[in-house]
Amino acid sequence: MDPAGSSKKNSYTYEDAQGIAENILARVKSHPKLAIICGSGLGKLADMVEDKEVIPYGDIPGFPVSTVPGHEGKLVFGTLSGKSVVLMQGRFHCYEGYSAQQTTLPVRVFHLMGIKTLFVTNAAGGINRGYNVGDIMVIKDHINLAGFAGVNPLVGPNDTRYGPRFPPMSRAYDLDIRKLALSLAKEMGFGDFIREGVYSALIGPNFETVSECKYLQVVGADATGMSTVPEVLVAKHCGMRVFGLSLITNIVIDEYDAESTANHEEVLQTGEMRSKDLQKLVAAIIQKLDL
Ligand SMILES: O=P(O)(O)O[C@H]1O[C@H](CO)[C@@H](O)[C@H]1O
Ligand code: HPA
Repeated sequence: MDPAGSSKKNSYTYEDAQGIAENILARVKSHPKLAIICGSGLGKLADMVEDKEVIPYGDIPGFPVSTVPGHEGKLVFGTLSGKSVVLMQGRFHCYEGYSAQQTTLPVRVFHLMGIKTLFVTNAAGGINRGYNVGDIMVIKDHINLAGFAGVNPLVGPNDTRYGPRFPPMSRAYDLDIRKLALSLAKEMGFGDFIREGVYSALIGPNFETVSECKYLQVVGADATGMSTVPEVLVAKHCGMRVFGLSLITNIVIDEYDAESTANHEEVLQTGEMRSKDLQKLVAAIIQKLDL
């Protein structure tokens, strides 16, 4: 099945994204400056939102639709910790058949809606041998392994209304928000399971082989997933402030003879198990943020 209901789309004009942004803004009262993308099983972040206004992706002309369990496929507008926000309850992944440009279209739409700060969250496998299931990792940097294979949403003609042809990607994850998150997590008693580390992204949909996990350990990744990086590239390209959290939902298998295997059910269960802590942490960070 073709998820988007049309052939894979590899580019959108500025005006395409502007049209979608205007369509969305015309339907809601709030005009937030902060957007949050919810990872697999992390849609419950929207439970904290008050005065909700909800738009299913299917009701937004030109917007992709969610096809993965644990990704509901809705935009949720409202108030969180007294601030106006919009949450994506469900993101898009290249393994669903979407191009990198399709998976990141919402980020450009957010930019054109006036969003200045983007929070990305994801479920990820623990690569770092010191990590445990249920750890929350503040993302300090990423390794774009899909980019090494040519998958990058910024490939193609560059529209300078968004940003430069060659955007820098050092300091992609805002240092002040990272420090704030780590100190709040410790204050909240999360010291035993808060981490800071490097997220790596492959395309999926298969989980990694044992040798791939060993490779990721060697190249300096602490966690791995199948998302987030394209969104961050596009957000940084258009000048957004970015903050990211990975929930370590499983520990990757790095022994050739291990009997256990990774699976999406475990990913969703861990999301459920930690959802309240994640909600509290996100709410506390937003409360302290200048938006
Ligand atoms: O990155 P998110 O969307 O949180 O989801 C992660 O969980 C799924 C695998 O269980 C993959 O989609 C992986 O990327
Ligand atoms: N690998 C890749 N993506 C993931 C994993 C994993 O182990 N867990 C959750 N998303």
